[in-house]
Amino acid sequence: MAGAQGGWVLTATARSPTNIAVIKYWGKRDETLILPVNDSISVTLDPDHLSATTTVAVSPSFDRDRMWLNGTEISLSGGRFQNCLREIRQRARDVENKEKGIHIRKEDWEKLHVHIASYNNFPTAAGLASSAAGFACLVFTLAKLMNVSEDAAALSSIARQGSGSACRSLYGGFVKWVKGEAANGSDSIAVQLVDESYWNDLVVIIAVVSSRQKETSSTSGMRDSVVTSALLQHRAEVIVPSRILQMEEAIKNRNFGSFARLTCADSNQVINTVERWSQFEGAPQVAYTFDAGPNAVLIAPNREVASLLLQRLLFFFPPPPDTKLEGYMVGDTSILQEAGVHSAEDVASLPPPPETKDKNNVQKYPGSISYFICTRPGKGPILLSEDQSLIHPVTGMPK
Ligand SMILES: Nc1ncnc2c1ncn2[C@@H]1O[C@H](COP(=O)(O)OP(=O)(O)OP(=O)(O)O)[C@@H](O)[C@H]1O
Ligand SMILES: C[C@@](O)(CCOP(=O)(O)OP(=O)(O)O)CC(=O)O
Repeated sequence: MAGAQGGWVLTATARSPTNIAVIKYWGKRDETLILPVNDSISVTLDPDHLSATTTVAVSPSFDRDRMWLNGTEISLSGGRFQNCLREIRQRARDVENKEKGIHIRKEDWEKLHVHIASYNNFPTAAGLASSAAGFACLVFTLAKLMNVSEDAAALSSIARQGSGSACRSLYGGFVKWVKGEAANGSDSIAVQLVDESYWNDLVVIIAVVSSRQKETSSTSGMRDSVVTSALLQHRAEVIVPSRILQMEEAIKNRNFGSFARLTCADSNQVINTVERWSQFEGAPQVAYTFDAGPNAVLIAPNREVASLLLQRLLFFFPPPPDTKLEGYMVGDTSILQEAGVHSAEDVASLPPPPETKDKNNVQKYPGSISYFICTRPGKGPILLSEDQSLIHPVTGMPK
């Protein structure tokens, strides 16, 4: 391997989105390869609001693989990280950087170590799919650094081995994870249904109930339900296949009524605010869904309806007394202006929504939501420039 006396550092940096499932992945048929019992469909969220950014650096001076997540060193010894690293290394090819005088041969990659630095621009392990963005980004960035030629579908099946839902974050827009049949998982991959521009009126509002780390991980929750639930098998074999077909139709036709009914039916909790409003109007107004955590994800068909939703959410779930509106809504905050809400005083003077039965006796829940994130469907992973690297180009350590 030629290089500047072995003292060089080469980096790649990329950003990958999270996704929220509208037909859920719940239950594995293989724990190690992470193979699901059913197909699932998700919408990728705008990486400006929810994403992981990862830099992978390689240098002959590194003596072992190391990783820092949100500034703290974490262990890479777990099977999930090891599987992703091994699969990408096996596909590494020659890399030449003439400017830096670096030439890495295909076979050198087995001996070279990497430093990985990553941060999430949203809470980690709080039910906002950080593992999805994180493993998609890790695999995508490693593949770029090591000049891997595999397409997004092949990379999705490697990201899947880090965290199941991560395979869907290799694409923007609406994405299907095909469960596959092969025992080795080769056909358990993600495919893009439509890109992010196809149904771009949608507005996604996430009510973050708690940004603390959640108590039950998706992995162990899923394991418990596969063991204990006959219903889960029925869901995988009978219910999900027809829902997947109907959901694909709904997305293709941008049929929000059908999309909302299917999304809510596939989630296991009820939001009174949404239910009352939809019943009052006689048609689904917004869709809601939950992952393993308590955070509600609400999908509105357009910005007008999103503004009406926000007025209701802020009416029932106002910020605690003496708190400012800034920080209570993050992401695309322009939606507040569209909802006519400019200050905490505006929130206090919101009228009860028309569907409220007893307008003089409404229960509000100040402080029960930490904050709201307003976002929209977004694009898949992108490569970032060297000046956005999280690793110092000379020391090879996190900046
Ligand atoms: N940026 C990242 N890069 C690599 N790995 C990450 C990253 N962020 C999170 N992870 C991994 O994902 C784990 C958290 O996954 P977990 O499934 O518990 O929570 P979550 O993905 O935030 O929530 P959920 O999957 O239920 O929506 C972390 O412990 C870490 O191993
Ligand atoms: C409820 C879900 O979000 C489950 C996500 O589970 P993970 O992908 O986090 O689980 P592992 O594969 O064990 O890492 C539904 C979904 O995203 O489809």
